[in-house]
Amino acid sequence: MINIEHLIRDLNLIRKQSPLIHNITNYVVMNNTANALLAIGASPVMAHSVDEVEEMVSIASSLVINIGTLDAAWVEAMLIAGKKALQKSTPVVFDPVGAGATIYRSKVCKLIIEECKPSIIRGNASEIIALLNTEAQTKGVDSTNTSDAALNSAKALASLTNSVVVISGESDYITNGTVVETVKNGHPMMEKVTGMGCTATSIVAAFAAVNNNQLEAATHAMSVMSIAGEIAAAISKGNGSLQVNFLDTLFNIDEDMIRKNIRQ
Ligand SMILES: Nc1ncnc2c1ncn2[C@@H]1O[C@H](COP(=O)(O)OP(=O)(O)OP(=O)(O)O)[C@@H](O)[C@H]1O
Ligand SMILES: Cc1ncsc1CCO
Ligand SMILES: [Mg+2]
Repeated sequence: MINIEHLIRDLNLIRKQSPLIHNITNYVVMNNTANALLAIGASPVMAHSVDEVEEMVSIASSLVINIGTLDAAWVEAMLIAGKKALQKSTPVVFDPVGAGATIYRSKVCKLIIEECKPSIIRGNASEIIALLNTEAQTKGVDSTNTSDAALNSAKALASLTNSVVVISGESDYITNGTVVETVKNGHPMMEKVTGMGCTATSIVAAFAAVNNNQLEAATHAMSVMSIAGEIAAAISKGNGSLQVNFLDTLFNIDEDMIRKNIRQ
């Protein structure tokens, strides 16, 4: 059950504290993600050089590791930053973009989960299934499974890795292996904006920065994402205007909009 009072409290904390969110993310989504973090009230920084990630993550309130456009140097930086964050008990939110599409991605996912012990893993259904079942093949970065089909994998992955696992999709599921929270808001057009999932991951990191309860934080973030996406989609003619309307909605979202639109 989503606790609306706690959700509003966390949203207000993000706007008050403007936590620094260190993103090691992909070229496709950097700009969108940074703008979404600004819209919600957080402070984004994108940094992936091995020469600075340790220093950067040391001053950040949470770290996003997103493997969307990987190469060897990035992996090295992800591991340095992730291990430093772990050492400092800074939340690490992992986005396994395209897990299962190539052997390289699957290997890197395993390495990051083992070495950096993310507190939250957020992926689409196919990615979450592939993280648990290394035989499962995915098509690329888009899901070919429903979130319902991935729920058992998410629970098992959460228990195995001692993390909170988020599956995004028509319904979002957020689980620590035992409790499952469900977010029912959202709109199918959100799938047609590249990096909406990556944005969700960064918004999760913003909430994780102000709420130590990672299950609650991830649930609040996915609720705000889905409510904003749904409101924005209602006034958008396609994925171009949805991107812009989504940012504007996130910028303006408040208690009234949340209470009026949330579907429990
Ligand atoms: N069919 C749908 N109905 C409602 N909301 C949806 C639907 N599909 C996705 N969403 C919402 O869109 C956002 C992105 O989720 P999605 O599962 O598309 O991520 P993704 O596949 O990782 O995206 P990307 O790789 O492009 O970043 C989430 O907030 C999710 O709730
Ligand atoms: C399309 C795409 N390719 C690599 S990352 C990315 C952004 C959405 O995941
Ligand atoms: Mg994704």
